[in-house]
Amino acid sequence: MTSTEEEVHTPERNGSNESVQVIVRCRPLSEKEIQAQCTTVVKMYPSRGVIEVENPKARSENEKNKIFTYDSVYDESSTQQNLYDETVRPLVTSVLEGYNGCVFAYGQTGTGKTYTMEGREGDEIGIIPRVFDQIWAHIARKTGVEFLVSVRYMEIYMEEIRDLLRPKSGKSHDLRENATSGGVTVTNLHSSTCQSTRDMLKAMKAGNHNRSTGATDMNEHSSRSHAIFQISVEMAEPNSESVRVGKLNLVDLAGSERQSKTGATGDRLKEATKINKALSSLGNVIYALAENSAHIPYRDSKLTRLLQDSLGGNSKTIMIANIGPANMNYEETIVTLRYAYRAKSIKNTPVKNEDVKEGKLLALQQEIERLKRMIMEKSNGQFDSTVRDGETEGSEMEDESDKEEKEKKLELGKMEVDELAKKLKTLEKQMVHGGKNIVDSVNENEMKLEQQRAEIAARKKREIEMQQKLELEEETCSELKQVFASLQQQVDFKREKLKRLNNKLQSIRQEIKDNHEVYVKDRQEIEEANDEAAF
Ligand SMILES: Nc1ncnc2c1ncn2[C@@H]1O[C@H](COP(=O)(O)OP(=O)(O)OP(=O)(O)O)[C@@H](O)[C@H]1O
Repeated sequence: MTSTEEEVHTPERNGSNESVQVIVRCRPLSEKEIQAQCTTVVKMYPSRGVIEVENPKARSENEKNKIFTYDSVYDESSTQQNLYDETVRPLVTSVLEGYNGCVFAYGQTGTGKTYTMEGREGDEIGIIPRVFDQIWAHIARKTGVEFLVSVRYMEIYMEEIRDLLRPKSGKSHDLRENATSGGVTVTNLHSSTCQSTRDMLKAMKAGNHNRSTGATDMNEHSSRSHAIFQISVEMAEPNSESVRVGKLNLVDLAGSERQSKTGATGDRLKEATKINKALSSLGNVIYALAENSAHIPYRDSKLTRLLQDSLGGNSKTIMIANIGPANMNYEETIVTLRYAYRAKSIKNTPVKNEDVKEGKLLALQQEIERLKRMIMEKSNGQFDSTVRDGETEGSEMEDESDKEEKEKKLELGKMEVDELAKKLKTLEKQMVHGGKNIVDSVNENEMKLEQQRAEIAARKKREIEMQQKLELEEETCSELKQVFASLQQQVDFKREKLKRLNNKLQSIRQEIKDNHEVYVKDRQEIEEANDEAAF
């Protein structure tokens, strides 16, 4: 089924504020890095959500270690299953209640964004295929609810939007703002209706096949575009007057890269320039939101316009910052961690999309009812006329041409009914009845297992939060807990505290200096790349 534009209208915006959830994942050292005898500079403390990065070129104690805290962190031994259960599963549960959701992977090229979002075969499948499983497991259990599930897949390549499900459609894809919902939609994107995990996987694989990738010095299969996989789940009881709509954006961004490291020239360089430009717009949006600026520069790139609702809007959002552990990538790792740290303070206002009156599912339900009524009426009409025909059969008055006329009519009526029944079947196939009609049904044990995983994940999250709170309180309470035996002791304590604060101040000053240097270097690189690309 193709639709040109689809919009979700939010009846009112009175949701509560919710921070963007930020998690960091570090991949293992790559073969190349091992061969180059790189060392690991990243230390992770998953139970506290803390990352410590050691500066390999530190000139002083102040410059040595940088410490960052996030909602959760995943080290090289983390599994795809744990990451999904602990972070994405609860978000998809919300989407299935009618919220908008977004998961986006951000980071330097070759740090594992595609691995995290798509993954490999078997146990290593990534977030996107796991979302499919969760959605269909949910539908399989929801008796008495009708669903319409559809997907779209697009990429932003060189600032152009491409439809990954219909790459040769020849249609142009523009961005349109929706005044009611505040969201941004893309015109002429193909929407594929799905009835199972298999259908969704098929769409994902077909889209991946069409995605722009290429080899760079940093990654053999580098994504050269920002890819957005959109899932829409409409749900309603039969014959209802409104639907609930959950929408999920799964985003695999192209990696930020330094020309000096990727060895990009020609087309690769042009791509890199556009990629870096869009990512720098994303950074500016994150910065402006974190600073509570009056103006948020969403309009600077297609990427930021498309992510407008996910950052500072009506969505529950998870940012996954991917990093590598090697000393040679220290600077890029710090840049990613700083972006991610800023994103933590972005506040969204998610509102449930319920009582939506314009869903595709509603139109479908109404059309199905209309066809059923028409079939019934036509069948009854035929039946009546056959009975009447039977009554008059044999009558002397009946002439042969009348009989033929009636048979013709009957035949035509039957054809009409068949045609309508065929249409009905096609429409009914698009809709899925919860609790039945499903090929991939989930058994009782799997359900329990899933519930246990969700409980463990929630417990772990609570533990990290408590640990972080405890550390903060310990710091502030240590002074209060001190009992001073003498004035000298008090002076010593205050001197010690002053020293600590002074160290902190120095380290913040250093951080500001580093930030400025990185900014100047980034600008310089972008300008150089721009000049070269233009040349
Ligand atoms: N957590 C991980 N465990 C094992 N291997 C990983 C992990 N993360 C990434 N890799 C491997 O590292 C390589 C680069 O990963 P990937 O292609 O996902 O990076 P990327 O961030 O998407 O890069 P780009 O921005 O260039 O597209 C791949 O071979 C991938 O399989």
